Amino acid sequence: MDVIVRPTPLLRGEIGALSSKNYTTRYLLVAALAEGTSTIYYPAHSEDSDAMRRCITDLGAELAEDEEKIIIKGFGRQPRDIKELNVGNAGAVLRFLLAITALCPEVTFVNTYPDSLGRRPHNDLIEALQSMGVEIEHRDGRLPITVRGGAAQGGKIRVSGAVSSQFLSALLFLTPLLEEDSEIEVVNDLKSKVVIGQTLEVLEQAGIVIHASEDLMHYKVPGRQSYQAREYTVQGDYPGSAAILVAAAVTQSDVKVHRLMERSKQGERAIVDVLRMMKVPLTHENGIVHVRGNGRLQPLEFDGDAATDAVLAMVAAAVFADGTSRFYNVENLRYKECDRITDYLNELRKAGADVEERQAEIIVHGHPDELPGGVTINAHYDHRVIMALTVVGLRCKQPLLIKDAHHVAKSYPGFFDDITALGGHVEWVEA
Ligand SMILES: O=C(O)C1=C[C@@H](OP(=O)(O)O)[C@@H](O)[C@H](O)C1
Ligand SMILES: C=C(OP(=O)(O)O)C(=O)O
Repeated sequence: MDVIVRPTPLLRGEIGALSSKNYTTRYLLVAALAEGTSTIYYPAHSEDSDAMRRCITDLGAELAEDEEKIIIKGFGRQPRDIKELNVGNAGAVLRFLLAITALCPEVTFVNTYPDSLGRRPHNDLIEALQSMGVEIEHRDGRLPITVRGGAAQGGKIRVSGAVSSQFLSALLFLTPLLEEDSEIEVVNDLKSKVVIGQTLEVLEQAGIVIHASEDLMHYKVPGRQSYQAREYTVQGDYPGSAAILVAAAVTQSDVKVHRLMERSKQGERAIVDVLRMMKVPLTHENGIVHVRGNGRLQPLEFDGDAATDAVLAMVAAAVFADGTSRFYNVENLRYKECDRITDYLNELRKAGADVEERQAEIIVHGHPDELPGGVTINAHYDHRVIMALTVVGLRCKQPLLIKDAHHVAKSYPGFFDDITALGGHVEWVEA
């Protein structure tokens, strides 16, 4: 399905934020790894969170769900002997489960998105798991991947965090279950470091003890631990909400987004500070972000690694700022659903934006005028490209046609409903 985005000068109304993708995938996983019955309130519903539901069910967890909660009877340290798993296009789900299936005899992860997840590299995690005695068959670090586990051992483990934090998170979920104690050393670099804070928070809630160094580069993980069955509540999602907040910032607006905790560990919480720095009128109180946009924005410089999943939305805001903005330290955007630097900037240029790329930087020469628009946008299988281009389309002279916009459902299936509820002119059309 495609979407037509038409010029929309005004947005007004209130919505509840979608539930956090990152917390939902983590709570589903730790609930599956516990031996008792856990309850997760307000889990996200999206392709990625459904992929985790499907895979933990295949691995032996029992799930019962109603409108507000999901009840999960876990499989503990003994997942079912399953031959195949399909994670869809979900990177974090794949990486976490590559580690957890080290507890299984033999599992093949199939390649259902050859042009998106199928292109993403997992070598750094594969090498770490191999060093732990896990046999892995792969195609140059990419899907399809077969994990022959059963003999995984703790001890001293080194993992590179230069491409993704998900490799480290994956090892942090696995190592507490091993017989031996483990020491994990992160080498090269650690990108998206703030996300590790979410992993550690969830592990602690699940009763797991991990000793992390202050710089998050060294970990001592006692072995023979058990995940505890617990009750969890999923908070609102900043990365998805960032697109809504930016839509409000680039239009004349009066928009409230509820359920966005001020003290969240989500790095993308920075969207609120970034919009403030861009001089967008807003308040953030009692979990409600209230934007009263006037369409005027100031440019800024920002370290995008602190808020990786909100950078595309921030760039969309910068397109309409009065001057040049720079988003630096963002190289790992190239290893996401698409190359979120080259591919994304190409689509922005089609709409009329003036943008430049460096290997690890996005430079935006912003102009307050509307962009010409009137072009067809390639979504590159990327929900965040779709959301960001929708925001840009609201402030184009002519409509944007976003091809294959249904991929927005990877994280935010209700995105276009929420934009419509706020008065945005968007319309689904058959491809
Ligand atoms: O651990 C996670 O749940 C995620 C980590 C981040 O990836 P990287 O660490 O690869 O940047 C983020 O972009 C992704 O959406 C979710
Ligand atoms: C990159 C993302 O997800 P993942 O890495 O889990 O596919 C995302 O949600 O923007």
